[in-house]
Amino acid sequence: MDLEPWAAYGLELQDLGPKGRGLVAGKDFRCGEVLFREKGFRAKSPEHLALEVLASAEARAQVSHLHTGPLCHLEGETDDEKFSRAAMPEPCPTEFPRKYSKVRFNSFELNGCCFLPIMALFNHSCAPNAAITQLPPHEECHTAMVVVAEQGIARGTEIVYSYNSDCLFVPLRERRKRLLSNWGFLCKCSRCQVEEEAGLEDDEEEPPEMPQLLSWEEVDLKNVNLFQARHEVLHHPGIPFSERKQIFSAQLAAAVQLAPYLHPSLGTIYEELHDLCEASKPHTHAEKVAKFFSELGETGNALWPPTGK
Ligand SMILES: C[S@@+](CC[C@H](N)C(=O)[O-])C[C@H]1O[C@@H](n2cnc3c(N)ncnc32)[C@H](O)[C@@H]1O
Repeated sequence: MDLEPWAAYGLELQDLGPKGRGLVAGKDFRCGEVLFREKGFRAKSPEHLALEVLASAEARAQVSHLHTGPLCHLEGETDDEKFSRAAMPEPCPTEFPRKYSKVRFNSFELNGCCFLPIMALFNHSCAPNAAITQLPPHEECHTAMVVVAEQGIARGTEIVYSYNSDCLFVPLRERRKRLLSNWGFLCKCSRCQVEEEAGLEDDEEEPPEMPQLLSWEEVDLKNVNLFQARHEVLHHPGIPFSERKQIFSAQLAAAVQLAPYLHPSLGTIYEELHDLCEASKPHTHAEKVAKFFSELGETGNALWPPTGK
């Protein structure tokens, strides 16, 4: 087994202090560049996913070097505890909860629960410079990571994506609350740290109600309201314009499957993006994202006045 499979893509694994390890660009990447592709595991629930991953000897070996999430949820009579005791396929019973926890805290939602060993090494950011795109065939857990930062990613910069794009659109305290309860960590990303230092957490109002993204099957015009709600959050004057663009580009990549049901003003561009995605060209898709942003930066947009520019 290749011990450092990320190196082939120009990525370096580094110790990043409070966030643990993370993947850093070993060279410059352009906006729209596909960082790498990976095929992993997908299941309908974290429990099924853990069982599937742990059933494969190769995957078990890949799991062993990953970060172990907080194990507290395995203490006491939680569902996780019951599940881990009932499943227990491992020869060493004490080892199973630990491996289960590793799968659980290194997996993410992308049309189901997904586990990809390299992807599991990227840290989260509320101002991501990359996003994950699903590649066809859609039944397989086959993904690519694409640079969404308009300025690209310079060598030495950490590559980060959002573990939950819904999080990007709520204020600091609420973001941290969600990440803490779903992922078990206090977010130390650059955006959270800047906002913390600026004291934004203290004078935060209640966050606006943020409807959940609907799944592909459930897509309907409710997403227009959802999209508008998100734009209102993005107009928050505390967020610099360049950062808002970056956050939005990650969201755009994540929301591409919902096209063309999003805001009518963006219908045309979303339709184009959707077509490009359908044609399985994530690179072209991301170039379109980049073009969209440079145009947006030049002209502004009724939905997105560049007030903080
Ligand atoms: C999927 S792993 C990412 C790789 C991990 N840093 C490692 O050393 O293996 C997720 C874990 O990384 C840490 N992490 C990721 N993003 C973070 C962030 N923005 N702030 C603080 N910790 C973070 C948390 O401990 C989280 O549970």
